This record gives sequence, structure tokens and C-alpha cells, in this order.
Amino acid sequence: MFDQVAHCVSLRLIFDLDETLIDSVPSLAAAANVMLAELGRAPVTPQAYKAFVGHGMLQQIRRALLATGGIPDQGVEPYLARMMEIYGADPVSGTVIFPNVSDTLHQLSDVGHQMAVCTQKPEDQARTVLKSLNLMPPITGLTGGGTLDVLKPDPAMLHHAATQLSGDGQIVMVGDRDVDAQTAANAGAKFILFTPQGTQPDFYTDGLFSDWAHFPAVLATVTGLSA
Ligand SMILES: O=C(O)COP(=O)(O)O
Repeated sequence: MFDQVAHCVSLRLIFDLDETLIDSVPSLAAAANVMLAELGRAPVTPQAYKAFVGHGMLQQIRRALLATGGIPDQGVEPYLARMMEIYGADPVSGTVIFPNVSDTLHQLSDVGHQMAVCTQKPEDQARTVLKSLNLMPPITGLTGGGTLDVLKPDPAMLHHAATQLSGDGQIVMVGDRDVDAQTAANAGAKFILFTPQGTQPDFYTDGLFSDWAHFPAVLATVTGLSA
């Protein structure tokens, strides 16, 4: 399968992190539930928490508070700070890498493609997770929450991630949700959707896959490299 991309110019592949390369929802939900318990709130299930993810930690906590009784008088900020303390102390336990991610990324790197992550997750937390899962390298660039003063879908996030990689190879963004697709569209980049359940999206995508072992073939088709 890698023969399809073995003789091509170097692509710049920009990956979303949460729910694209890793399933971090159990660890995020566990940390949020510690914070919610301190506030006297009921816990949220990982399944419910999944819907809160995608727009950064501030939105996660805002949504968790709204779902469990509303925003307290103090506002979201103190609870965001507490979540950053709890989750930031250990963003690794309970987080798993999706099947075939590691092999696929190493093999894409071996044939010359360059890779960076573009995530809403705070940059230091993302770096800790990527290093602990032995994904950095082959991933060499990282743009996260706090790297810039904007988040996805601002195209500056994707541009920043791409400029961390050398060369001017075609940029392809890979993510799991609409905000990633919108980021790619705003930056004029191709977008490939990771959809582990095989769900059809209601937004535009240049390609999609549900198993990372199939990603190189989809990438080859989307970029025209299989021709
Ligand atoms: O922090 C989040 O809400 C999601 O981060 P992501 O951009 O890696 O999906």
C-alpha cells in the first residue's frame, strides 16, 4: 500500500490530535469529573463529554458546567484553571492511540512526508501526550492551544503548523470533525476525515477513512499521487 506514496514529493500532513490520533475523552472526562465533584456536581459520562470536545479547554469546561447545572457566579475561568491543573498533571493516563496510527505515521515518515499536529489542546499537554505515545517523532511540528492567540478554525493555526515543516509540499489536513474541515477550507488546504464509526459527514471532505491502515491509500487518491 505504501508503494502508492513511495515515489512522491514530500507532503506536509497536518493532523488534529483529540479523537483523530488519540482517544483522550476518558482522561478528559475523568479530570473534569474531579473538578465537577469539588463543585458538588454529578459526573458526566465519557460519551457525553465527547460532545464537549473540539473547540478547546475553555469550551469543554463551559459545556460541562452548562450540562451539570449551569455556569456558577464566579464564571468559567476558575473551573478552567482547576481543570488545567488536574488534567495537566497527567494528560496521559486513560488516553489511548487509535489502532494502526503509529505504524502508518512511521511509514509515511520513512517515505519522506513531513508531519505536524494542529490541536486546540494546550500545547504543553499535547506535547506530553505525543512524546509519551512515541509519536514525536515522526511528528515534528506542533501548534496547540496557546501557541497563537486564536484557535481552529482560524487558518492561522494550520498555516503555523505547516510553516514548522520544511519545504513547500502540498498541505493536507486530517481531522475528525467539522471544525477541522472548516480550518482546512479557510486555509485552502485539502481535508481528509477520520471517522472511526464510518459515519458520513454533513460537511465537505476530500476523502475519509475509518482505519488508519487505509489512510495512505486515501491520501494517495486525494493528492493524485496514485496516478
Ligand atoms: O481541546 C479540544 O477541545 C480538542 O482538541 P483537538 O483540536 O485536538 O480535537
